[in-house]
This record gives sequence, structure tokens and C-alpha cells, in this order.
Amino acid sequence: MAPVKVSKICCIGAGYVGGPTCAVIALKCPHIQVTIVDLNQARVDAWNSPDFKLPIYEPGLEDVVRQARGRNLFFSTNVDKAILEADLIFVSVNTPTKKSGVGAGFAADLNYVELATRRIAAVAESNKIVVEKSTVPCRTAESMRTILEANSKPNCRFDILSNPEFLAEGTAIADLFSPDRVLIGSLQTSEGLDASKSLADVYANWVPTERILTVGLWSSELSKLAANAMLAQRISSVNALSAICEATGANIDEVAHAVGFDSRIGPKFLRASVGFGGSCFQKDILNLVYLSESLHLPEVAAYWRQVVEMNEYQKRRFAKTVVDTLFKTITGKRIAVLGFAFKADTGDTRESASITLIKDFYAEKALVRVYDPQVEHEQIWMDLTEAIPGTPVDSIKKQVTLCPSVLEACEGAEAVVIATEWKEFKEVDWAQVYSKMEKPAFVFDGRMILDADALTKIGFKVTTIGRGSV
Ligand SMILES: NC(=O)c1ccc[n+]([C@@H]2O[C@H](COP(=O)([O-])OP(=O)(O)OC[C@H]3O[C@@H](n4cnc5c(N)ncnc54)[C@H](O)[C@@H]3O)[C@@H](O)[C@H]2O)c1
Ligand SMILES: O=c1ccn([C@@H]2O[C@H](COP(=O)(O)OP(=O)(O)O[C@H]3O[C@H](CO)[C@@H](O)[C@H](O)[C@H]3O)[C@@H](O)[C@H]2O)c(=O)[nH]1
Repeated sequence: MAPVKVSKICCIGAGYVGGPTCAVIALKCPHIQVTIVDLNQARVDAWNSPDFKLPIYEPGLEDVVRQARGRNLFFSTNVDKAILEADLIFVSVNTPTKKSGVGAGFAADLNYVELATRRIAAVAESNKIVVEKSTVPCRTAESMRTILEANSKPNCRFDILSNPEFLAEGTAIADLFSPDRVLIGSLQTSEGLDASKSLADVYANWVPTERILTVGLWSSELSKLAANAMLAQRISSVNALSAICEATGANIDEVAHAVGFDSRIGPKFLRASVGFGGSCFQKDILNLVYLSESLHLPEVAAYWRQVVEMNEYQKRRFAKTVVDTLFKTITGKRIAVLGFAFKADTGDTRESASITLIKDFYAEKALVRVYDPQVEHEQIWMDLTEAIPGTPVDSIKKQVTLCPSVLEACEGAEAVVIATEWKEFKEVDWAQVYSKMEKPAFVFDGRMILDADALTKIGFKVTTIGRGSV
């Protein structure tokens, strides 16, 4: 058998990964028909909206969708039709941390992956290459194969590949156009290698072949968890050092710069912050912790768990610094929180450090004023009601106000907290902000984006993460 030449792709899951990834495949491979399906009608409607009000904000995404939609890119809720027609199917559904049952709080919830796999088995009438795009624990492909083989029709064969996605939100399109690498894992059988070649040929339409890495299935699955764990570990390491800097008078910017100059370490991902957020880092490390425990490797589990614990510590430590600096009480004080997204250039708020900070300020009875340039207000209320359980949203609204601009958030405030590194916050007229605030006016820069000296000259009392006052 020779590798199949892919002509129709179905992607199950039109989220942050399925949407941008397959839209880019459609753009770069005009000869391939790509259909992205989802059960969520509202999401599909947004992808299809005539004015391109897409369900996710990602720089450059609208342009890609404008070029390909209706040509060879389609969004639909007709999951079965897309499965039936495709020769290659990406499974790109969510794999959140389990909330209950065995492994709650750590293990990945594979229910959506299983449901999608069962749907493929039930509907398919011809051979399919099934690709795990979702981030999954090591050996999930084996469970998928068992389900597919037990439920498939006669003469219908499935080849399963692992093809984890490494895009980061905010830079998804640039990452997809020019990925550091594309990783494809397959069984090392002749059928597995053929399937791997079929998918590699799709990417080869725009990715240099030396960047397309083909490996074994389990290595591919584990590499995704490993990459995220090591990236998050760098942030927790630099954040741990930021606490030492604050206590000694060293400057984490200078330390990270000096350390990152070592070519073996490199300069990227060494920015101290109020803590990492996003839908992936915490979830994937907890997944790795669970995997390690399941494999009876408690020391390995404890090692990776500490990366998440350090992140929690960093968020708590920052909130405490705000309270301590404001004379040990923020009761009834106005605190402006600038940024609600977990990082700049995204509207995504999953695991955002901002949520933890606001929850802590709320518990201290502060009056919190929030501004974010992208996040929908409805999303903020949803996140806060989930973070402050048992409190109706109307009670939260007595202490938390959502504001339409930086200036309005800061009006009458005693302190400004920078929680997300939006470029807009650097460009604010800080002298004007100062004139509108209570005095003394405090700034807490949780992202190291502001010019502390310039703000101090204006009159602000500035606290920057990782910078001691000694
Ligand atoms: N968000 C990221 O930046 C990122 C990057 C790399 C990898 N990942 C991984 O990719 C996967 C998807 O993440 P996401 O952020 O796109 O999630 P998401 O929640 O944004 O999207 C998942 C979509 O799948 C749909 N879905 C679930 N079950 C379905 C089914 N049976 N049939 C059809 N549609 C179904 C949901 O309705 C949802 O729209 C996760 O495993 C995640 O860990 C995410
Ligand atoms: O030096 C740094 C770099 C990042 N962050 C924070 O870390 C979090 C995650 O940032 P980033 O990794 O840029 O965004 P994600 O979209 O979460 O992307 C990560 O998670 C994805 C999902 O698995 C992977 O595909 C990507 O490769 C991986 O970078 C954010 O809160 C950032 O503000 C820091 O605090 N300091």
C-alpha cells in the first residue's frame, strides 16, 4: 500500500486549536477541502458570520478565514457528513482537567476525545487516518484504536497518528505559518509509516521538510506534555528567583538577561510575571503528574507538581504585596486591575492570573475596577462567579466594576495593578492617570512592562515584580 494522498480533511472541534490550525491548512493547501465541525451551533455560526465576527480573537486569523472560507474551508455542525467524506480526520476537542471521579484535579478528561472517536467509528464507511490533535496523556492513541477497531464496519481500516499542536495563543497564525517543528507520531508499521507520510505531505505544502519530525506514537504524545512542562518550569524558575530579587535588591530583569545570555539556556521564556495562565500549562503539568503517579513514580510526580505550586505561590505573593503596601488593608479601596486575559493579544481568560488576583482582592473587600481591551464582559462575570463560588453575580457586582477604558478604571483608584502585558498599557498617558487617582497613587506592575523610573518621576509609588527596593 502507498501513502494516501489527502484530498478531504475533517476537523472535529472548532476551538482555539481546530479553528486556526485547519484554517491555515486550507489556506496553504487550496487543493484540499477542509471542513471544521463542532457540536456548538453558536460557535459554528460565529465562524460563518458574514461580517467575520469570529468566535476567537487571534491576530491575522480573520485574514486567513476571509481568504479560504467558502473556497475550500467550511464550518459546519454536520459532524457525520464531514466524517463520512474525509480521508483524514483531526480530533481537536477539549481535554480539560477532570473535575470529579478518579484522578479529579489532575487527570485529563478524555470524554470528548472518546465521544468523537466513537462517532468516527459509527459513521465511517471507508478507510480513515485519525489524527490526535488534542493534547492527551501518553498511550491515548491505543484506547482510540481499540474503540475504532471494536466498532468499525467491515473493510474499514483506521490508522491513528499523534500530531500535537504547539501554537501559542496571540501568535497562533505566525506559529502555524512558520512552526519551529511539526511533530507526527505513528506506529512503526508499514501502514503507520504510510499514514505518517500522508500527513507529512499535507504540511510539506508550506513547512520545510527538515522541520517535520516523524517519531513513534508514544514519544509524540509525551513530547507535547514535556514541552509544556519545560516551558512552564522556566517561568516558575524565574518567578522563584524574582522572590529572591525582591528580598535582596537584585533585579530579575538583569538576572534573567545575564542567565539567558548563556547559549545553553537562551533568552526566551524567562520573563518573571504574576504567574502563568492559559488553558494548557497547568492542565498539562497536572496531567504529567497524574501520569507519573499512575506509573508509580512519586518523585517524578512531586518534581513536576512543584512547578504548579510555585505558580500558585507567585500569584498569592503578588496579591499579598498589594495589600501589605497599601498599609495592610484594601477594604473599601478602589483597585484598578488592567488586563483580564491570560496574556496579551488574546481574548482567552482560561486560568488567567487576573482571576486569582481579583478573587483575592474581593475577599479583602476591595472595590475592584477591571479593564481589558479584548475580553467580553459576559466572560468576565462567568469567570468570577466560577472563581467565587456560592456568591451570586449581583453580590460580586457590588465590589467589581467593569470599565470601558484604562482611564475610567483608574479614576479615584488608590492602586493600579498590571495583570496582562497589553501593549496599550505601555502607551497610556500615565501623568493623566495620576491626576485622576487618590494619593498616594500606587502602581503594581505584575508584567514588568512599565517604565518604573518615569512613573516614579510623575509621583507614583511603583512596585515591579522581581525588583527589590533595597
Ligand atoms: N488553546 C491552545 O492554545 C492549545 C494549544 C495546543 C494544544 N491545545 C490542545 O488542543 C485541544 C483543544 O483545545 P482548544 O483550546 O481548541 O479547546 P476549545 O474548548 O476551544 O475547543 C474544543 C471544541 O471542541 C468541541 N467539541 C467537543 N466535543 C466534541 C464532539 N464530540 N464533536 C464535535 N465537537 C466537539 C467543543 O464544542 C469546542 O468548541 C486540547 O486538548 C488542548 O489541550 C490547545
Ligand atoms: O516568559 C514568560 C512567558 C510566558 N509567560 C506566561 O505564561 C503563560 C502562557 O504563555 P504562552 O506559552 O505564550 O501561551 P499559551 O497559548 O498558553 O501557549 C503554551 O501552551 C500551548 C498549549 O499547549 C502550547 O501549544 C504552546 O506551545 C505554549 O507556549 C501566559 O500567562 C504568559 O503571560 C510568562 O509569565 N513569562
